[in-house]
Amino acid sequence: MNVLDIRGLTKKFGDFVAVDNISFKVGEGEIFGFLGANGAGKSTTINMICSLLQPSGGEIRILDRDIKTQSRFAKQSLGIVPQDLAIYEDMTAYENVSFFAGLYGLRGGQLKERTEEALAFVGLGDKAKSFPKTFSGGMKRRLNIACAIAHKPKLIIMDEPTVGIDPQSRNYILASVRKLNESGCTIIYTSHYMEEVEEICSRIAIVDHGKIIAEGTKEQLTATVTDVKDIVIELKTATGGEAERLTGLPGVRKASQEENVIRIHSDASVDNLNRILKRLMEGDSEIRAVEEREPNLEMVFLTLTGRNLRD
Ligand SMILES: Nc1ncnc2c1ncn2[C@@H]1O[C@H](COP(=O)(O)OP(=O)(O)OP(=O)(O)O)[C@@H](O)[C@H]1O
Repeated sequence: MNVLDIRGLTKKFGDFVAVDNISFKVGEGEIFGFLGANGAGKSTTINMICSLLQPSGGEIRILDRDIKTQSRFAKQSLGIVPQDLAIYEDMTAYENVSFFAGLYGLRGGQLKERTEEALAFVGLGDKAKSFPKTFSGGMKRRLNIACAIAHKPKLIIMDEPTVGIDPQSRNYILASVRKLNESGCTIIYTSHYMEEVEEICSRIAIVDHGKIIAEGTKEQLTATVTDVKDIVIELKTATGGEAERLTGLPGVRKASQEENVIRIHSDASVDNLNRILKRLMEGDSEIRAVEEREPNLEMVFLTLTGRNLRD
């Protein structure tokens, strides 16, 4: 059975179409990645699935029931980890989780048990009596997750849960996602970090300008980029503008630069590495390392849209 089935979903804000007639299905046990640049329409889609926003058109079914007519069932089946933290600073960690679990209908001994279980799950068992204002950003994000899982939903939606946190908390959150999945939850995970999506998702939809422009496993998606290669060149020092000097060279589709690292998106069939290096050295650049990258999701995105995910 599909845990989520979305058909022709659309959201307009005035004349602006933020989500444009998208359809996709998520099966039981999947970690489904929703990958797109800022403003692609990820949060708008998620807010409609959570009934926080009214769609302009289309249908959303959770476990084969329409969320419009079966709103109580939909609410109980869903756990949402919102992008903006939804926790109360003046309530303890325990009170926060217990409050949200109570909203989902848990009471008495079960409420206490599930609250403790959820806090332990995110590694905050010993912080039950602490207030979130004393927490690091990563701990707050973990508390946010505990609030969403205490009622044991079938489907958990995480909207960019790793934005702005330290690498250790990030790894903790990614490990929690895997553990939740192993315990039987289906997960939708949105991110604009390609590496995260590549690492944990069983299937991925790439979203751009409100549309799904590609969908499949990582292997299926990367197999579509056969005609391009990515060359990454690390310079010893950079003055800026080095990438610009490479545009126009044979085969170079796009050259971008972040500090002393240049990334060149190029036709695979053109043997242009020597010319690229020569052009850089003509400008007195000293080269530290050169690497040709295996196809990845960033290359899929760039090939389909002509832009980097984080342009
Ligand atoms: N309430 C609103 N009124 C008008 N425009 C909106 C509203 N909410 C979102 N938008 C616009 O819809 C588009 C999609 O936004 P959305 O937040 O869904 O993107 P996103 O993919 O989640 O990006 P981000 O990673 O920045 O959250 C953006 O252009 C945004 O400015």
